[in-house]
Amino acid sequence: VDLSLEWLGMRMASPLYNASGVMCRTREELDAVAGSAAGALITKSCTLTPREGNPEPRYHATALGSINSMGLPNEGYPYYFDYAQQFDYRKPLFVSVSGMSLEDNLFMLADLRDRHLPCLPEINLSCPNLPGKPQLAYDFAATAEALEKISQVYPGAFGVKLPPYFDPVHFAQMAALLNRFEGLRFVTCINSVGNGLLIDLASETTLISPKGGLGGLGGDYVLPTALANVREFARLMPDKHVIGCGGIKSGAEAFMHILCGATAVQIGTCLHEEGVGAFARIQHELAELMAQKGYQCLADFRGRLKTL
Ligand SMILES: O=C(O)c1[nH]c(=O)[nH]c(=O)c1Cl
Repeated sequence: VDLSLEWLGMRMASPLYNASGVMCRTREELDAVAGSAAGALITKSCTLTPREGNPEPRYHATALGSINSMGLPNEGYPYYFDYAQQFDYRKPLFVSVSGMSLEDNLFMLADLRDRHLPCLPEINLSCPNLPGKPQLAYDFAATAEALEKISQVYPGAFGVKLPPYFDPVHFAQMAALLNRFEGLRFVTCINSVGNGLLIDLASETTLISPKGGLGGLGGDYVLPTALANVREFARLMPDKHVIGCGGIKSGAEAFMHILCGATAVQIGTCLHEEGVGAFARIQHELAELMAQKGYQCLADFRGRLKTL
């Protein structure tokens, strides 16, 4: 069974890598992912200046997944761009960029452009955890304006991290918008399902502190929504790649994301809870499943979901 893939001029030995935000804030964490069975790695979304993030507790895992309101804690963009400068590129590296404003995003992307590095930017349009700031990608006009300006500043291939959508009209509107940008070569679906609320029954208290306990959901909670977003955007944007993210904890969910059309898949909650050993385990399970089904490679089943 062959798990390798090639896309946008990059080769990956495995379709699995980390979701931005998990196991990628420090160079030690990034090196751990780079040294694991992961096929690629991506950095924590970065801002112009370092950020502490939201008050703790700001992450909590349950049997069904996770809730987080980290608040974009990161070391500031030079830290990650310097990591990308010294990286050996034995596997692809992506840098996640999440400026607090369009100007910040343009400033960081111009810096990245001028470094002429092999890494690709994944522009985060969907952080749900900045008090008072809505997720940009739920404002279609603002997203169009941002992508116009980004395309003028950044000539290379880039991708965007999208929030989940829940209505076919929105899938169609967003795909039509994104299809206008040739430099936009991939979308990562989905970011956490924003502003959920989890409660500790015994203490009658929220599990996390920020925003009265509201946070982005990951894990089993979001698998159906993630699969729907991957399948819809893969169908509506046939010339772009869709990276699947959301609810992957075994070979089965990785297989489902690829069946929906994902080129590659990112692991968030499961990686946070299990550690980098999750990559080898999930990869083995995916290979087993493919072998059982008689598939030799990912292209044998990618995007081949059947409907009734
Ligand atoms: O709170 C966060 O740092 C965070 N948390 C998420 O679940 N998605 C994001 O894009 C970000 Cl930026």
